[in-house]
Amino acid sequence: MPVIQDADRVILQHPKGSSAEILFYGATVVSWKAPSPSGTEPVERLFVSGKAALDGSKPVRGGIPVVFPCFGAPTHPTHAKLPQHGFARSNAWTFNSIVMDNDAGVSVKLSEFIEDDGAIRGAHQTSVRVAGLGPNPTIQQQYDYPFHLDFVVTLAEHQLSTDLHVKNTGLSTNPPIEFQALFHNYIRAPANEVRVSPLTGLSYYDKTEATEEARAKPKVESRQGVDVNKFTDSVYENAPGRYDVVWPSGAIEIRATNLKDVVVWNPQQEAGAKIGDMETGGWEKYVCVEPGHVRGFIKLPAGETWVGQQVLTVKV
Ligand SMILES: O=P(O)(O)OC[C@H]1O[C@H](O)[C@H](O)[C@@H](O)[C@@H]1O
Repeated sequence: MPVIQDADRVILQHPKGSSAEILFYGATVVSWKAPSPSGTEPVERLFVSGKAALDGSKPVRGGIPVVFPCFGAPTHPTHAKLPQHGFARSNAWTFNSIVMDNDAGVSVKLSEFIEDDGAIRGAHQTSVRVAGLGPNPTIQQQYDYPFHLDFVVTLAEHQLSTDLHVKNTGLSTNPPIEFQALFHNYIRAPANEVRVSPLTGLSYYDKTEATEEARAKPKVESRQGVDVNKFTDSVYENAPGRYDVVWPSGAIEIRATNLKDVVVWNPQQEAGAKIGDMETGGWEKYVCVEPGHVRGFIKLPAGETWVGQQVLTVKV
């Protein structure tokens, strides 16, 4: 399966027509095209704003930005100097290697890291590892802790998988590092018709509330299918790790491993019109469904590696 390395991105092309493009900047997946199981031509599954900067001058408004080590404004003392959503989405990563390219299934190398449940199963798949994000002078000015990130993208006919590997590269005498992580998926879908489930009965924090006190008070989700017909910014805690994103003519399933929370976000016009790099009406073309570990922190002892994974599957 062709893996094409361009100046600013790597492109995966599947023999059955699907493809994915990953910018080195932020390791941001900026395109995922896949046919539906009923056999249509491959169509774009992600939303990227027509006004998004793709030149490394700012995080990409769309695709799948990687959020690490803090979600939203920093709240942990070791993150105090970081911008919103951390530094992973706003630094240049380096292309490392093709991890696997085979007809048989999950490679041994990947299966060291991936739990069976989350693994892509399919006839043919290709993985690329976008690696090399470790401390550099710019990051160290904001975050001076020992870490190394690897990002693996795997493409199959109807699926895209992303894995974030976080290693604490410190000595055994160093304390654990503490972080949050999230895949900020902009799923291309008609926002006013889409429903996300199953979230019924979960506690969530409503970031659209006006006061800090109201934002900090959990609500309980009563809807069977959550819509984003109005400005929505909800952080669901201890979510099931499997989500259906469904609209009249399509459906994407998201399965997440080691990512206990999920955020559902759509700014609608109310907040979307204030986002500088959002195209006019862009909020009508996507819903963000973002598996992450964002309530509390992952504590990773020196020498250990944590892996968070998601698998996106085209269902309709
Ligand atoms: O504008 P950004 O920094 O890319 O953040 C975009 C959005 O990300 C998440 O979904 C947050 O829950 C939102 O509060 C935030 O507005």
